[in-house]
Amino acid sequence: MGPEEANEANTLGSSWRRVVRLLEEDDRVSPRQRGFVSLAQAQGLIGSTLLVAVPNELTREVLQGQIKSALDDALRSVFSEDIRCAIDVDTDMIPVREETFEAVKRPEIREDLRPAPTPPTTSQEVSRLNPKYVFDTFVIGASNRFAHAAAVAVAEAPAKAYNPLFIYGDSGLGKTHLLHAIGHYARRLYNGIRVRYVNSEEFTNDFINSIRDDEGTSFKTTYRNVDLLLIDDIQFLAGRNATQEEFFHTFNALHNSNKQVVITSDQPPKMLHGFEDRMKSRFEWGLLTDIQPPELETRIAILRKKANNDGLSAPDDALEYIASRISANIRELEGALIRVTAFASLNKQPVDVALAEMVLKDLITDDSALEITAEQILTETAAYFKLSVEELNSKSRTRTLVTARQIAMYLCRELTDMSLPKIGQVLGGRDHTTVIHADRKIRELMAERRAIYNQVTELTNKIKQAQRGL
Ligand SMILES: Nc1ncnc2c1ncn2[C@@H]1O[C@H](COP(=O)(O)OP(=O)(O)OP(=O)(O)O)[C@@H](O)[C@H]1O
Repeated sequence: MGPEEANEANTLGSSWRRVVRLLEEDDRVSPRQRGFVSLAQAQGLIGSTLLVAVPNELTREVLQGQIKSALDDALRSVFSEDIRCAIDVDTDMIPVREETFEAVKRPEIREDLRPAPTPPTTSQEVSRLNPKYVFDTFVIGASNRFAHAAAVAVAEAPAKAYNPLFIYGDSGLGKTHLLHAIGHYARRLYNGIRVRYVNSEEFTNDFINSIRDDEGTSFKTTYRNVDLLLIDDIQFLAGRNATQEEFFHTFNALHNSNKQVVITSDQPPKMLHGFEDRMKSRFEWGLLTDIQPPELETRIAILRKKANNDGLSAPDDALEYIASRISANIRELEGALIRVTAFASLNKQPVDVALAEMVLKDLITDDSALEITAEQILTETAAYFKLSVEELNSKSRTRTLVTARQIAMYLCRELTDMSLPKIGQVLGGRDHTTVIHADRKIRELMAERRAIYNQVTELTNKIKQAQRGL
């Protein structure tokens, strides 16, 4: 920045601070709204238009809607002319400084969200939320902008903004990521908020187990004493009438007591089969938002962020190449990046376009129409390692079996939309943490041991070929 620009920036900064001070003294602006004002930053003045960046849609709504006239007056008084405010949502501003959270956070927003009388089982709840799935690591593009904004709004003002929030879209497009991010962000904003994340299979299992053990009492306690219920992949409740009935009551109980519910699904409510109409209509009470497959630019940005976060080094043109080859599913996009960087590491070579081309050539990537199932993965994996499916699912821990089982888990993660508990369940009733461990282990081994890398690649292609009936 040259001295003149620095000067300009300083002047703008101090003018904006005066605007903020005026708003702080203005009776028309509530303490809660002042919190939002403090999140905004002036970026530049072009003619009589002031560019202002804010971290989310909710802040924009407050500035442009709720306090517009107070803001216009403050701008006029500081700049001595009518200034138009152009507000841009820049999510890279999240997370904001801690003291700003203090300013934004309740009691004005939700006075009733106080720490639970007995502290929640924090460690268990935290472990249920994947630490990687936060707003910070979520890349925003046209395909998911609205869903992201709604998710931020719900985390900031649970049961105030939209209730329920219903997010739908195809597999691997970031619904689970957003759900976890809501949980994390709400926990940062509201000390002691009781958040429960669950996918609908776990919900079903909890319900069945509690009926068996104590006639449903523990289930009610678990699911009704929460402030924020995040329920993933609701479509799996299709046709399960008793569980649906229970969900219906849980939903009503939470909604009536002003608690937030967020639901994800692969279909919009109207298209959900095997659900009663009263249930579908409730899903539409709040806000419906979809997530579409990301455009090329967003796919590149996702890969770039992923590479940065995981310390993988890959130049932009190689990332662009990978993003151009895989378009339908972000989980597969990430899988391709892992394979390319693993191959480079095995060969002690830097990643470049030629290498990415070679690795992806070995991998059948034109598979948007393929619906791979866990059964196929288990059958092919067992055959590949000359084992039986029973052995794969058994408790035996010989070296070959452990590796084969971990590869099967890794491939279930990459090639299907199954949840972690479900993968654990089909592989001999194992815990979801075992699946997380296997996934991490195979990623590491692929970068360290050529044999493992080759096995995973060959097996993936065999599974895809078998699926296509080749
Ligand atoms: N916009 C995004 N920015 C960064 N990463 C993303 C984004 N969208 C998805 N991902 C990543 O892609 C992977 C798949 O996303 P996720 O599991 O949330 O999909 P999903 O829509 O819930 O799929 P499913 O319906 O199969 O459960 C995750 O690792 C997630 O972090």
